[in-house]
Amino acid sequence: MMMAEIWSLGGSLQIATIVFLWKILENYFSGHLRRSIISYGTKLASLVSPYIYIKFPEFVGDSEEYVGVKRSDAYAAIETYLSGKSSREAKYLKAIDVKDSSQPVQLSMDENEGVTDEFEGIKLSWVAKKEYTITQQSFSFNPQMDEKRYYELTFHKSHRDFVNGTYINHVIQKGKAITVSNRQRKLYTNNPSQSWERYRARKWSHATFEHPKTFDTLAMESKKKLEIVNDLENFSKGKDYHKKIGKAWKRGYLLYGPPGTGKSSMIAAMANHLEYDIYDLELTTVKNNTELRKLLIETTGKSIIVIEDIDCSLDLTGQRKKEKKKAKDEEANNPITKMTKGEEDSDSKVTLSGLLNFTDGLWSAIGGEKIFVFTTNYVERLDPALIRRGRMDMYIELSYCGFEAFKVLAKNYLDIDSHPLFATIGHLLEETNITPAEVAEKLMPKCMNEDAETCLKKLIEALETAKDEAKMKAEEEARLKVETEEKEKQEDALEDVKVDGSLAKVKENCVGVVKDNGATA
Ligand SMILES: Nc1ncnc2c1ncn2[C@@H]1O[C@H](COP(=O)(O)OP(=O)(O)OP(=O)(O)O)[C@@H](O)[C@H]1O
Ligand SMILES: [Mg+2]
Repeated sequence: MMMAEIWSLGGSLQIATIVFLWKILENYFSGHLRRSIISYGTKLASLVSPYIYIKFPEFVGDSEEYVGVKRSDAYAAIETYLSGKSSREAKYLKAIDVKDSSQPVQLSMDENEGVTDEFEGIKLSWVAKKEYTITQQSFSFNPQMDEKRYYELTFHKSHRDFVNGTYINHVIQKGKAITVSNRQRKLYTNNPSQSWERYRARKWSHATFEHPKTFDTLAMESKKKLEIVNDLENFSKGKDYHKKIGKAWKRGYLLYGPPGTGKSSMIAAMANHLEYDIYDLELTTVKNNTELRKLLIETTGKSIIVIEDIDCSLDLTGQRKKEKKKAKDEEANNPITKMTKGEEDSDSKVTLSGLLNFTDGLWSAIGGEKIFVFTTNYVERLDPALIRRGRMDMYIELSYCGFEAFKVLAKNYLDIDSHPLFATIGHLLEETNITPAEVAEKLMPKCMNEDAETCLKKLIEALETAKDEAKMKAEEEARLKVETEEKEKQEDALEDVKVDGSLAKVKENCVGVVKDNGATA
């Protein structure tokens, strides 16, 4: 019994020793020796093979810009570029979630699948691969295997320069462009600076930008619309042009006109046309010029930076400055306000020059192409420095609804291109100032049984009312004008009488003096 136990223990020890030695050999072979064999094998193969292989790893290591590992931009762009081909050619595919994309998933080829690409007559092959490395360096019975994915590009060595110089650039640019066109666009708004310091609080908050307005549904003169669309397109394609002339790749538009004429709608149409994000900058929450610059630094390229109602946002206009100065002077002379003065200056410190630096200075050129849009209802109130030529590249007036604009709205809301009532509406629009917003409101059917004709009649009614009101207003203004002129005339006459009376008195006195003098004499 005793012998049997010793024998059995010896047997177990022998087995353990064999397993131990086997593991050492396995580690050794899977590590150094295997790597050496592969390395020499590859070198040998490259001597005879006419092909070149380039590896694009999924993750890249530490660099000055970031700590840890980061998913390679090139890998992501290649994945997107190959996605279309993969879904057509590969048999084994994987569906991956893409952040901020309008597509629910992106299909890409699974490991060891390959596709061929042809560019400018040259054939190239792409294979999705995965390699395993042992991350645990010390000896272990359970070495940790690390998976590393990469794309391998294979091509004939005669195309080396072409691939390095042109093809890879093409793939990455195209991949990025597809990502941009698939991405969900964002509408940003700036957070008040008090919350910037909070954990993970960002300077800008965003929501998905989903405004449906396009230039097709924007009611305005077609010639003007075309001019704006062409200007936007030339700008978005103008990278090389701006570089050539040494101008920052940015453009400024000032949209002005009465409320409800489509200024905000135009900004949405611009963003949709160019597929840009929107940064809606609320200037009143920005404390000073430094904060303004920080906000600008955090904006990305392909974006429209909007400041709405610029005349109200800040004390930027000459006129308002004067008004404020007058108010301040009055305040300074008031003994009660004099006492509280100096407690707290609630004025915003964002100045006109700060804003001009924001749109014009060195900082405005960072991060790619940008469009600045200012809107105002009162263009005449703005400081000339803000609207001088060159600062704003285009001045766009959004005005009252004309016949052409009405036709766009009728198409949008009622789906009609013509109607016998159009002629009456055309005449009335010439005689009345009505905004596109008011027209749109009348054309929107309020219930199911309201047809196009009912809506057009409602509009005619509104136009006639507006015309009558305008007539009455004009008559009232004319009456007031006449009254004021009459009053002024009467006052002048009274003044003349007074002056004449005084003169007569003076004359009388003078005659008296002469008479007296004469008498004395
Ligand atoms: N030119 C237009 N074309 C199409 N729709 C318009 C136009 N102008 C106004 N509208 C409609 O009227 C509404 C108000 O328009 P919008 O907000 O663009 O005017 P706004 O000029 O920005 O006004 P505000 O000066 O008050 O900001 C929108 O719902 C829009 O659909
Ligand atoms: Mg608006």
